[in-house]
Amino acid sequence: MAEPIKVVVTGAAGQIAYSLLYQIASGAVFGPNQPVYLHLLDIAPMMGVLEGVVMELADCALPLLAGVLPTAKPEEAFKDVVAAFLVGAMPRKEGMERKDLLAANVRIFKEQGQALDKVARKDVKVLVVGNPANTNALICSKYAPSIPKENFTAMTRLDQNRAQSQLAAKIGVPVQNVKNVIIWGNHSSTQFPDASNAVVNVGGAQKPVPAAINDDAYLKSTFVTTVQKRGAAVIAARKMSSALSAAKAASDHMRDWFLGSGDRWVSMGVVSDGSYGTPRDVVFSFPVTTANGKWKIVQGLTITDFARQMLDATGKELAEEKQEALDVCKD
Ligand SMILES: NC(=O)c1ccc[n+]([C@@H]2O[C@H](COP(=O)([O-])OP(=O)(O)OC[C@H]3O[C@@H](n4cnc5c(N)ncnc54)[C@H](O)[C@@H]3O)[C@@H](O)[C@H]2O)c1
Ligand SMILES: O=C(O)C[C@H](O)C(=O)O
Repeated sequence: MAEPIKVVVTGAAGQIAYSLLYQIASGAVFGPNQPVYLHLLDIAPMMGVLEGVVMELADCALPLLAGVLPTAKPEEAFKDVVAAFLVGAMPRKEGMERKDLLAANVRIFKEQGQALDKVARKDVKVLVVGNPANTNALICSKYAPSIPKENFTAMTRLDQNRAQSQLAAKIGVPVQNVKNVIIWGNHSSTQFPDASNAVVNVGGAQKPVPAAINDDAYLKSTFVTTVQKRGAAVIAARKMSSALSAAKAASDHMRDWFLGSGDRWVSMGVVSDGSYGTPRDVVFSFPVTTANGKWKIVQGLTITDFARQMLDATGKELAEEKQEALDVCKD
């Protein structure tokens, strides 16, 4: 058996963490032969609740769980971790956009960037889940200048999973038969879920998704808006934001980053290098492939006029969020 790796989850007493911790500790993220030592960070008033979570983790009797450190101190939580799930932040309520959380949440990511910079390994892989996830990831990276920018990512995997699931249901195939759907841009209602390069296995034959669906209007309208608004639909129904599916997506994102995405493209918010005419230095979701712990943007895709408009709109929103976040972080 390998030596345990240290992994931190922030917001560890919250609802996403409640599903995520089991997935990490049971081997679904780092593999069935990799023990994990979990660092659990939450704020001081939540330490009592967190104690209950620690009890439950013990009661799961998980062979891969080598130890647990509950703490309210970021510098203790981030010490020597190889992977950081930054979940802890306020969730939105019905009627809000995710960017309405910016002023409340972005300072958390400034402070955590500073703590990561001081005590984390320089090869730590950081996944920001707390909203607005893309801009929080950017700020976290900015305040951790000693850690490479490519180690900071934001979660759009939930959007990808939603899109894949919608397409599979429309075509009438199992969800794993659909691949290479892309989420471009912000994890917000301006994101562009793009099925134009997706492929589907129907009865053993590979087909382009647009040909299998044969309904361009659906792919440009209902499909796009359903995925863009799915988070709000879950909030309207549950009166709380998505948690089970968010935890699953966080596991998928980190697993693929560590263990590789194989022959599938996955969507990740990464610091933009300007690919596809997107603004540089915002955290923009691109299609990537991952291997040996590194991601690479899929290049050479055709951008139609429709796609150009969608990419520009979400890029513009990210540039605006970035400016707002930098202003908030000044004080
Ligand atoms: N990117 C995505 O796809 C996605 C999906 C779902 C939810 N989210 C976001 O994830 C975040 C968490 O959602 P949740 O439902 O688990 O919320 P929650 O309110 O149930 O839990 C959040 C936890 O974070 C803790 N917290 C607050 N400030 C903290 C800090 N400075 N350090 C450490 N912990 C802190 C809180 O005490 C709480 O326990 C929200 O911002 C939500 O909008 C993102
Ligand atoms: O929609 C939200 O506010 C929560 C999360 O970002 C989601 O996509 O479900």
